[in-house]
Amino acid sequence: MLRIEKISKTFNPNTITEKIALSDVSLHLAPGDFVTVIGGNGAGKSTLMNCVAGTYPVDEGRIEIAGTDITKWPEHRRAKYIGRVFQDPMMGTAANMQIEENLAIASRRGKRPTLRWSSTARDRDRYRELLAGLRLGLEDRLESKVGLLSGGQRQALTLLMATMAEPKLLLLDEHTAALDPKTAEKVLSLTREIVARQRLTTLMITHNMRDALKFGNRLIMMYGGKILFDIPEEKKKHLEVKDLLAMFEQAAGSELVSDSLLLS
Ligand SMILES: Nc1ncnc2c1ncn2[C@@H]1O[C@H](COP(=O)(O)OP(=O)(O)OP(=O)(O)O)[C@@H](O)[C@H]1O
Repeated sequence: MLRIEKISKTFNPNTITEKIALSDVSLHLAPGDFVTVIGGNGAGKSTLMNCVAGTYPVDEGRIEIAGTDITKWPEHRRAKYIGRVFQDPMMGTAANMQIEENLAIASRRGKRPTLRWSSTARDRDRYRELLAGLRLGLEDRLESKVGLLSGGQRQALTLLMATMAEPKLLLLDEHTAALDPKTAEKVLSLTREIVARQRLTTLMITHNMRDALKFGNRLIMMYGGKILFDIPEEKKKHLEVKDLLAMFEQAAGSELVSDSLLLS
């Protein structure tokens, strides 16, 4: 479903602030793969997602989604294939618009523009049903402004909006990191449900190693702009955080293990 072939990305090339963010990275995701991505600060995780989403062009390499070469496509064109949720609950939804209006916009993503903007009774029934699935009581608040929702409710809504047009690829960039632990757990289990129900191919960045092991069927670890490990389901199932740390320490040296964020 996603084929990343030998991509590289250097920021500010040939200057004193030059930074190689991705170096010759290849990654293939089969349909329905749910891959968790871990790595310390500056490892290249967000750059990988940004290159896939088209936020930044790659310097070299090729990116395919569902067999289509999208390497040269601008971000807005890729949006019909990709759903994305960011860390900041303020992103991804329009605060001044109602829940219903936000859902109407999301349901039209990737479709031809239409003159009809108002939702039909049938649309509203569908929105209520989808919102009920979040189990946050939002199904009775279609007309509430999104800005009134809590961070967790807003992230759950963003997740719903990112997935309602059934994207070929779902990108989750630390989407629960700004939430309190209980809310984060709730949004993560919703994530698992939605991904499983729609069999979505998913990349999820997390700084939490327990979550990286608990969710998804594959785990990749990035370091210095490269993929250090790609752990398949069978192996991942039997790993604990201490095993991951030992593997990373062996491959990358103790510098990595002292990275406090990786240990969170
Ligand atoms: N727009 C940019 N301009 C310049 N340098 C950048 C830019 N984006 C990322 N970088 C640099 O590229 C490297 C990789 O950054 P990236 O954000 O991909 O890391 P990360 O693994 O997501 O880290 P974190 O966990 O801290 O978010 C870092 O050294 C970062 O400073």
